[in-house]
Amino acid sequence: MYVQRLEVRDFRNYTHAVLELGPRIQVFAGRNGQGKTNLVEAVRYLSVFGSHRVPTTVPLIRAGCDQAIVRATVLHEGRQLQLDAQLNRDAPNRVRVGRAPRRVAEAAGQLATVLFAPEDLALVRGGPETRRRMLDELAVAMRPRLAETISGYDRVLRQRNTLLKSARASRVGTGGLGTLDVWDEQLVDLGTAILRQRVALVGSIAGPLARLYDLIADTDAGATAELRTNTVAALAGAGDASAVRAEFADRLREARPRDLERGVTSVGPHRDDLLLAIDGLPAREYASHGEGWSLALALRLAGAEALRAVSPAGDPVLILDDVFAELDAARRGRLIGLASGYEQVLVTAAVLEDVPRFADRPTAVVHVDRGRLSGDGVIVGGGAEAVDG
Ligand SMILES: Nc1ncnc2c1ncn2[C@@H]1O[C@H](COP(=O)(O)OP(=O)(O)OP(=O)(O)O)[C@@H](O)[C@H]1O
Repeated sequence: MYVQRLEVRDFRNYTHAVLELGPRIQVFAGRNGQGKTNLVEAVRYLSVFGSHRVPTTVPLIRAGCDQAIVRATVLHEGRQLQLDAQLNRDAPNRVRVGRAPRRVAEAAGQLATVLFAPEDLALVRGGPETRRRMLDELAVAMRPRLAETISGYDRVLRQRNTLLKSARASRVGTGGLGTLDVWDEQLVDLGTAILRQRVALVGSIAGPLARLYDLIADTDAGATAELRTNTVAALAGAGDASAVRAEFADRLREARPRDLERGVTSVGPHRDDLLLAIDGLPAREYASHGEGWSLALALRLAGAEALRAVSPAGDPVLILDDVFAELDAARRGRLIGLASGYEQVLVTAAVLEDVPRFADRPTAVVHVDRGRLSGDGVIVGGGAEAVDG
């Protein structure tokens, strides 16, 4: 699939811009702080209805405006799909697919994207929640219905923790905690589904991760990814849902006195981590900057491979934000070679020459200068003077 047309209005530093894009390598080039990432952020927004840079959508609305619009026409196997988002400063955001209003959970994933950005170094260096979020986003992209399971688990977990805290405060005895049994049952059901999905997902990305890391870093160091959980003792038996459920329930029951004492749930997939290692050494503590960068990139690309293997939406749009400046010439060449296998690749770069031309695929260039666009496929180039026109 690929984005055929992108339109933004009052989005970040754009007043109004319209671009025709194609099944090709599409480079957005310009000096720092001009609006390159803002454009790929708009594309990504229509995929997950969130930003990879900020937790809320207000910063996406152009300063001084009350509303931003992001629209795209996506082409998938010859069929056009219209995606339309209205971001409101003081009202709920709205999403339409075609002409029909949709809930975010229904619209997410219609446009499949995989984005790699500088922030992704946190996948290697950051805390376990960053890696859990990566796994969850990928799982939802592969199976959109999982979004409900994950949000259901988070809700039950919050409610269980609230109950544990209030029980601790009022010193309610374990016997007076009948509702805790209800939450535990739901937590076990939803958590079992999440854990099993993660086991399968990590199984499917581990091989590509090792291969892609070696390729990008030009090494045979061997990068590994392994799921660590306290929900069950051994992941080998995760194929058997009822066994996982039973063991998770046992562990939760055993942990109850401790959970009551501390006011938090200590067992479950919300404590999972994805252990990344290079040559057997935990990457979080041992990897150099360059190694960490290559590993994070390999992890995203492994996710893209897993997604393209199962996704009914076909090839995800690959977005590489500010990647090439970090790599030496040989790594740049290998990355563009890998990326060029995707139907559409969106690349941002401060220095155009950092992005090697790949002979087998057409490359289009849009120049970005203070929220104004020029170059291949630009229909409306934006800029402050265009806003009232
Ligand atoms: N809501 C907003 N309203 C107006 N301007 C904004 C808004 N959000 C961001 N900007 C402006 O957008 C610019 C940054 O754009 P962007 O992050 O796309 O930069 P970039 O071209 O990718 O730069 P770099 O190469 O440094 O990553 C900044 O000048 C910032 O002030």
